[in-house]
Amino acid sequence: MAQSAGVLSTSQVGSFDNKVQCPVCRLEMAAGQINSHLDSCLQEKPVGGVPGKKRRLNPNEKTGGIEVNHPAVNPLGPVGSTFPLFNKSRTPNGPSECASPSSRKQGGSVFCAEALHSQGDDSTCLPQHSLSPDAKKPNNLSEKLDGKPLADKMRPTTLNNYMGQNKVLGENTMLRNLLQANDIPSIILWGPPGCGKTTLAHIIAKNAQKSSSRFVTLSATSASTSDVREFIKQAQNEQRLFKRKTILFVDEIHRFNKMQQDTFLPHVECGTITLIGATTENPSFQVNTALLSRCRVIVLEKLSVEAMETILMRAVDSLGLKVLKDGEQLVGSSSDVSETSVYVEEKALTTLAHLCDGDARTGLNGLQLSVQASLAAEKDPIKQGIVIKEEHIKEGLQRSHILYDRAGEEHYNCISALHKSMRGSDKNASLYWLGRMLEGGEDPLYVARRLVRFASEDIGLADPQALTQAVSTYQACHFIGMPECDVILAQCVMYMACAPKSVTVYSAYNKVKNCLKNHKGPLPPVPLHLRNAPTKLMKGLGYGKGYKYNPNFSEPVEQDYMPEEMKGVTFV
Ligand SMILES: Nc1ncnc2c1ncn2[C@@H]1O[C@H](COP(=O)(O)OP(=O)(O)OP(=O)(O)O)[C@@H](O)[C@H]1O
Repeated sequence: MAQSAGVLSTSQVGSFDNKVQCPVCRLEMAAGQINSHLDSCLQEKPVGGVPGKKRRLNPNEKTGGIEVNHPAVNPLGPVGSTFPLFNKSRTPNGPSECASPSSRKQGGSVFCAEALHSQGDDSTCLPQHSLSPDAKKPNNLSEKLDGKPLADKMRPTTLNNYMGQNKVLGENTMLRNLLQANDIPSIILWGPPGCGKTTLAHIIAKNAQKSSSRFVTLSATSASTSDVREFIKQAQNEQRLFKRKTILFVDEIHRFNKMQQDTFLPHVECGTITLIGATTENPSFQVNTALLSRCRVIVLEKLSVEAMETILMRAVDSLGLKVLKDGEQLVGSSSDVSETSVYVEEKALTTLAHLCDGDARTGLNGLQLSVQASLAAEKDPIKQGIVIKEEHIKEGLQRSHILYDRAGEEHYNCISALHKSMRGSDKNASLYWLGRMLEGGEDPLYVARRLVRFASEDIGLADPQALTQAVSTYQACHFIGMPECDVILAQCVMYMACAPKSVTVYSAYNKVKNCLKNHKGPLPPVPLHLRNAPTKLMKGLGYGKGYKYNPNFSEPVEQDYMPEEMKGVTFV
């Protein structure tokens, strides 16, 4: 008898004595009954409304919870998208949200069941005014700029358009080879915002479709522990029933608490799920050591100016803008300038590539904003054409282009650079790092506290005045606040950089700490002669007996101050 779409082979369901769970209604039953049950179950629960009509799930939606990408080769055809996990309804939120009966909200997380469409490159996330050749072509620039942010529209879905990151993705690198072989291990992608972590995960998702793996995304900001458990159950079912691997992408994995991270452990270990985590935070502090040891950490860097220029040029081409080379002038009149003649100065693009500090999202969205602002400002674009200049770009990126994460990695990197520059007596570098922190929005009192520490740790007795300077700086910053206190901090930083250095006290005290830490057995008692004897009883017990009060002696006093067993030990 021919098998129907929903039928599993005996080898798929295992022995007839085993209990299996129906992937559609979740009823437990003997393995021998699953095939006939599936047939009827499928008929009772048709998939997501209109048969054969695939609705797009926007892979960039960060609405939280779980998103599922079912490969086209789902052995159960549409069954995959009717898993109970995915088939409760939620209120439609608009055209780009998962709003069909096959999506649901649970415990603050949104579960979407629709398959990701599998179109050609760069079309994955272009639901409305797509720049994709397949989609309905928007006919003018404002339409192209409408809808989703340009950065999302431009998200590459193949490695060919994935720029930079050559250290980890260049020719013959381990990751590229694994990607090409479709053999992805569990990885943590660590890098600054907008460097391409999510994009890389989407490229892996696309590859997963080819190998019929299931790709699921989970947002660490909104998924609860029970969501994670439910997800794992699904992954186990997929593995058990269909021998299908699940690749799980967890954005901002550092936001998962320890318990949630622990929940993944055994399943990553045994291969039920391949985990791809993305984080902007140093995983050594933010990801469980146990989980970390089961994943490879891939460090992505800020995109280089060259990579940014290529990314911007690709966007310029997609939008149909024309580039005005340096020195080139737009000599236009109504006759040679058409409706679509929007020009962007090459210099403006270069400036943008520099200003966005390796963050492609900032770069692309900055370009979008500048174009939109120029279009809106131009009263008669048909007549004159529009030129996007450097100043438009700068205006578009109005906020401080210094991307500084006060709570995260960059905060520690910069303070460390400042401390080391002062230690190395490099005035210029010290001021530079101070500027990076303050202009990026760092709390001046935090910097001042670090200067107090520096005054003692690195200058110490070589110039005891440094400590006074640092404490005064702290107080002055406290009185005055930003922005006026910047110069106070700069003055103190210069003082510290120029001061003579000595770590005698610092290293001596470290030796004391080590000595105490490594001491075996009970700590030696304080010698009786060094003890105070405020009461008769204590005096009677010998407290203070034999103590030589130094001011009473004109000659040097011979007296032991260390405990008996520590005699002769020195730290300085
Ligand atoms: N390496 C790259 N090549 C081409 N485009 C890129 C690259 N990296 C990022 N982009 C573009 O920048 C946008 C944002 O990138 P992405 O979402 O991958 O950043 P991210 O590292 O995940 O950032 P975040 O940590 O803020 O989530 C993408 O939609 C894409 O258009």
